[in-house]
Amino acid sequence: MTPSPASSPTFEELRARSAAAQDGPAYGEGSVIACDRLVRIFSAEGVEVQALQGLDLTVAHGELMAIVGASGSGKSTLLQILAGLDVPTAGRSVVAGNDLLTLDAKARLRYRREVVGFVWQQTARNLLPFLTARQNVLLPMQLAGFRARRARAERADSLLELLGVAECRDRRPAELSGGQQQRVAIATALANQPSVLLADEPTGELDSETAAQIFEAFRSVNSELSTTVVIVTHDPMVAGEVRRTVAIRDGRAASEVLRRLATDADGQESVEEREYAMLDRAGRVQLPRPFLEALAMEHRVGLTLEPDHIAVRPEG
Ligand SMILES: Nc1ncnc2c1ncn2[C@@H]1O[C@H](COP(=O)(O)OP(=O)(O)OP(=O)(O)O)[C@@H](O)[C@H]1O
Repeated sequence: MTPSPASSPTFEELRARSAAAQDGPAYGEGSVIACDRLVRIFSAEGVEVQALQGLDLTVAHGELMAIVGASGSGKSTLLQILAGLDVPTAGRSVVAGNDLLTLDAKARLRYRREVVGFVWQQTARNLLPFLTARQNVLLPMQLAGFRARRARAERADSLLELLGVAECRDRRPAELSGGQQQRVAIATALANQPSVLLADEPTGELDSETAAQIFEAFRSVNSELSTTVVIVTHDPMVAGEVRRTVAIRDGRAASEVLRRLATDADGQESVEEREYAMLDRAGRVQLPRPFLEALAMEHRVGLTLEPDHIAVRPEG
């Protein structure tokens, strides 16, 4: 790395900045989800697959966000870990104060019942077919030992109401449309008031109109109940539905799009969108492929530290 001659900071200044940074809050402090250099390696028939390769991610309380990425990039692996169904090979993930690496079997069961709720793509995986919609929502509360019968019933009814499926309460899943099943599934996932709601391709089996209704349902859950919602999806429609989208590439968080509502001088509102590359805890940045190709960069690049930015140049 070459410090730029004219304006580079002195080593003293850099040392002071680094010391100041270390006095700041610890990584993930104040977040409901903090993944720190997560690694997950699968071994199948003697071949190792690195599904997660040092993934960093923080999610704030009350966020509604999406995780996108090509098939095989590691999205489902991440969600399985956050759901407490899989354990990382290395790294740390903490969800609502629970360190997922150190939970014993009993604590893991409680975590899955009370701290996280999940909605899967396959509607059959979300609901028990022989129970009505209302019985499905009641079941997690019964399993968690929530004894007050009337409070249980009231909660089930208010969740079905919030999700717009109150009229379906006495029907079994087979008597519901795909969209209604997913809304009952969301109500079921919320039964024990989880801190985080995780959804893996929740609109994967739905047409676009029904998918829009499901995204709307996640939005109302997020705003009415302040539940943090993380949605893994391939659905391009998600871009218009959430404020933050994190893209995973090769098992790492590669880039992130943030959207905010902006008002111009005439009072016209529009959504402003900005894409950021992610800088991970090890200092790695994944440069977008089109940028690399445009400047024919490969193998080796030159770095220059400037007072307010770092320049990356092709180096022969
Ligand atoms: N149980 C497993 N055993 C072996 N390899 C696995 C296992 N689970 C996932 N993988 C591999 O890990 C990588 C990441 O898979 P993952 O399912 O997390 O990707 P994804 O981004 O969710 O893909 P998709 O969008 O297709 O669901 C893939 O190469 C996959 O083949």
